[in-house]
Amino acid sequence: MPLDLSEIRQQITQIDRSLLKLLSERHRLAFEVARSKELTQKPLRDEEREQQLLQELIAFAENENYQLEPQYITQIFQRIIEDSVVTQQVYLQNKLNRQRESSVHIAFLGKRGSYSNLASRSYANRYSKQLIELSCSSFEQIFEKVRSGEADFGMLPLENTTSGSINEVYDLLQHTDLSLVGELAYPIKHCVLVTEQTDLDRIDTLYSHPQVIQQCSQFIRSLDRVHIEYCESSSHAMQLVASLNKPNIAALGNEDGGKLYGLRVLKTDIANQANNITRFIVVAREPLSVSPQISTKTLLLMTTGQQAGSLVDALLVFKKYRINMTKLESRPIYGKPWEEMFYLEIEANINHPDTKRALDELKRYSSFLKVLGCYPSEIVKPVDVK
Ligand SMILES: C=C(O[C@@H]1C=C(C(=O)O)C=C[C@H]1O)C(=O)O
Repeated sequence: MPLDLSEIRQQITQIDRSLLKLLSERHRLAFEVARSKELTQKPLRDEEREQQLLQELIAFAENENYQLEPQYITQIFQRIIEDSVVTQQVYLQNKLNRQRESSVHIAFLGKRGSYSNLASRSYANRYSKQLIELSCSSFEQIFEKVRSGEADFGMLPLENTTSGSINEVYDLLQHTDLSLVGELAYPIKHCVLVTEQTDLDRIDTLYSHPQVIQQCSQFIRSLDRVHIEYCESSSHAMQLVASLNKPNIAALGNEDGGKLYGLRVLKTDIANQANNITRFIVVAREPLSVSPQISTKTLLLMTTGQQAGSLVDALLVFKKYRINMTKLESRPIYGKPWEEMFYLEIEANINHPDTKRALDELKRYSSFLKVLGCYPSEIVKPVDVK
């Protein structure tokens, strides 16, 4: 006789609680590790140790005949290590840039539940600050709120894995005196959100933003006779669906955003493409000091001479100093037809002597050079198991 389902579930709940307790103990140890590295000044990330750890865990599970796939072990521990790395980074950064306030004002695009709002929540949470939300209707307004001091930070989407760069934000960065102080990757996961007990067959009207509708076109086509209502944003759609409260209507949007409006999920993962991620940048009035122990990125703005090979000459400087470039983007310059402004993101700390030397040399090949900001690289690239 198999065990009764509720008994099995009780056992599972007990195991899950034990797992949580162990995860919390490991999380606490990350602070100890950070304090130790603070004294020894060791780099925070140790990819060799991470690789060894994953290899040993896979071998251990195999020896003990745990029946767990190596890929499963790798995925779970990559996520655990990511938490440990980010926890240590935040610890070191908080020590370096002491801020007494327990809350932060963040300006973002859209209303409650927009992806920019959810990213702002995640950023405040990461630094254990209470979030005071400043909802904005344009990117310009976000820049303005930070410049005037009304907001401590502005949250801006810079690129998306499906739709690419957000040009409007790049163009606004050309003229700002604000500094980039952070980055954040937020997964875009669209769901069908409803107010009451209903099922997919009863839904005849979908509310959302045109971009979301487009990103979920394959799923929508699979539904019979469904009417689309376009909204200003997916948060407007969620708010509307919540207030209309009918079994035949649904909003397409994010699960966490939906919760803020009391909506529940009827179906998840409805986007045409999985792995849809938006990278946000965080801007502030003052530049940030970044600990030399953590992985750091710097965003530069540059124009080169108009002669052949001038961009190549400039980029060779990074090769010479072994500085990795993570992004190169070009945008037209307003009022100067056919001239280009280059955005270069490099893996470097502006206070490192090599970076200073590289930037000095770069000046020789550029007609204009500006550091937009230096910030902790908070997107932790997982190591692979060899
Ligand atoms: C915890 C440490 O810091 C980082 C996180 C690791 C982990 O969570 O296992 C391993 C190596 C480091 O990249 C450590 O150095 O041991």
